[in-house]
Amino acid sequence: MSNWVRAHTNIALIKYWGKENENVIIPMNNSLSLTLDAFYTETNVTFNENLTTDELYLDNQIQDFDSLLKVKTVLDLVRKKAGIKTKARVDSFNYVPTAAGLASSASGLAALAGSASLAAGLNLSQKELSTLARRGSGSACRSIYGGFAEWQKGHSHETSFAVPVDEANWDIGMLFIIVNDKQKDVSSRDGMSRTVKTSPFYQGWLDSLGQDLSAMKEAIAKQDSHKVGEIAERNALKMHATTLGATPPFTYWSPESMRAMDAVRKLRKQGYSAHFTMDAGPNVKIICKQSELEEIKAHLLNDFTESQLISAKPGPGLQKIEK
Ligand SMILES: O=C(O)C[C@@](O)(CF)CCOP(=O)(O)OP(=O)(O)O
Repeated sequence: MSNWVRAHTNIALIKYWGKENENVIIPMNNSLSLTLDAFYTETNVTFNENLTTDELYLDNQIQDFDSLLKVKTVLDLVRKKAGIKTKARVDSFNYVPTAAGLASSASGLAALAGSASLAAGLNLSQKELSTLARRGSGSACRSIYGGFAEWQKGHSHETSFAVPVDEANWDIGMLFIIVNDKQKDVSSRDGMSRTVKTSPFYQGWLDSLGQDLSAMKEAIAKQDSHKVGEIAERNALKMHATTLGATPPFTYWSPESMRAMDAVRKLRKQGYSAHFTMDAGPNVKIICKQSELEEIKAHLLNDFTESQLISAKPGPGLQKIEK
């Protein structure tokens, strides 16, 4: 029985950066993202009476216990809903350029939620799938939907899930500048926890989010990709500022990240609608018009290699596939 599903990566334009409840992953604030076509995960789950423990194969390589923790959280919730105790085998393939160093937990955990619930014979709604994926990794709850999605924070497991905002069938795209850095980043989970607990800038970040979110939804409704980018860049800079005030302080920015951010500012001076966002890593993601993407890429080839530049368009939500 094949339960193959595909889920795509999403990039937050209004960031999730801090949990109100770490146990069931309730965020401090609503966030909003764009699901992309370029990066996705395909996953198949089978429950098997002969297994004594859950197994995760990632790109055909069996994974160790630690990488299984988020997977087990989702599988345990599915088993509880289905009233079964059977262990499962999870086969997952990440279609994310290996050099990218891009976090695939969002697409991975969303695909897991979809396939595991199918394999257990559950017929979950998109809202229930989003709630389930959230327990694997917060941002995964937004990958259930294509285009723009908003994660409504809620106040409990059942009330914290994403909703679709707009299908993004208009002139917006993203261009990734992949900055290959050796430094070990602080994981998003650890980074946001440390920031919430110790950064004096955290409250200022939180206080500014309501305005960012309503301005972002207005810009999306007007299909104004320049405004979307402007708000997203300001929001990302504020998020990253909080890490500098943490104890101990940290930053995801590398010298190469700064060079990429400068290149984006230069593009704006040349008249392009280009803004950037960044997550828990050194890569820089440009938000631009799809119609200007190739021209922007050509300009960036003066400063970066072809393999460092990956273009992406808005992508679909969770899909069942034949494999
Ligand atoms: O995606 C965003 O809104 C912003 C971030 O990417 C910025 F880094 C955080 C994603 O955090 P995630 O990996 O979902 O954390 P988990 O719930 O602890 O697993």
